[in-house]
Amino acid sequence: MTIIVDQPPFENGNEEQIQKKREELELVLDGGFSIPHANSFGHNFRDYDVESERQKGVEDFYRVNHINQTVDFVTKMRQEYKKLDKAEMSIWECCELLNEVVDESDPDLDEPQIEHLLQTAEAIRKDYPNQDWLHLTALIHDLGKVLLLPSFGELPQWAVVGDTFPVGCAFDKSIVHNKYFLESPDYTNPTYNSKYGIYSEGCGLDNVMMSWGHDDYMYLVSKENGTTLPSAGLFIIRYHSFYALHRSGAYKHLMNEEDVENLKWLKIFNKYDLYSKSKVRVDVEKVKPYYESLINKYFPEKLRW
Ligand SMILES: O[C@H]1[C@H](O)[C@@H](O)[C@H](O)[C@@H](O)[C@H]1O
Ligand SMILES: [Fe+2]
Ligand SMILES: [Fe+2]
Repeated sequence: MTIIVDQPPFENGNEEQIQKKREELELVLDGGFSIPHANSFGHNFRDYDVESERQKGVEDFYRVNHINQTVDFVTKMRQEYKKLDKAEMSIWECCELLNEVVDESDPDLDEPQIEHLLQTAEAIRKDYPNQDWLHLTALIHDLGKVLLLPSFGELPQWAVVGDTFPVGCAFDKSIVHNKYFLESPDYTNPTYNSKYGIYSEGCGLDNVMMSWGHDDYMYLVSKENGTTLPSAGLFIIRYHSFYALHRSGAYKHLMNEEDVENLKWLKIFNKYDLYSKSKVRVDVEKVKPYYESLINKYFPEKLRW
């Protein structure tokens, strides 16, 4: 099997990077999932510096995202969406709605989102056959992207997709296209721009406000509708776009013990979220009965959105 390394290769990395790379490879190989050579555009995955038309769009996306995702904005969004008064529907109905949605922040994928959900879920199911909660988590992790649709408020892309990060404390350098934070009003606000900002050491990610988007929304919907998914599943849903944490190891000072445990599962999940993106279609009708059975196990029939 050929493995493409999208981070510094072994020889050039320092001890820490080498160790990290080893762990990553072990995780992938353990499960038997083979990493594709390149994304659908023939580039390395998550290469935000490659020269291409798509990348220009992605960079522009992050400029607007970083300027507008402020403490004020997140507070307003949380208030609005906790009403859960936008729709009533089942999980599967929501999967079907995602047929319409294309994510402009994603340098690796321009397929409809339902393909991505099923590709991720099927890949993780193959390698972790006994963790049914993980299969369902994969299926639903991006459902929050319905926020882009008219009946869910038709939020702009910058308020729905892309990597997420904490607001209310200093923005970490590892966040993609971080130079655009210089234009954020929170960047110069002394209450928000120190290492801890409005938080304290080990306060737990649960108490941290993340930039608003599909992750936090789907977490809210799952929780408020009484899902029985384990806490690792909810953690994956809520922080799967938080690459500064799960890829770069930033913001660890805000985590508590439960976060540390859950992060292990998030790191496993991330390989499948990222590397299962391909042009190979999943036969929806064939796998639907299996996922319907998981939905019945972990969710009520209709949810408030
Ligand atoms: O679903 C999204 C997405 O496709 C993005 O491009 C990425 O930045 C996020 O981290 C992810 O959760
Ligand atoms: Fe996502
Ligand atoms: Fe995803």
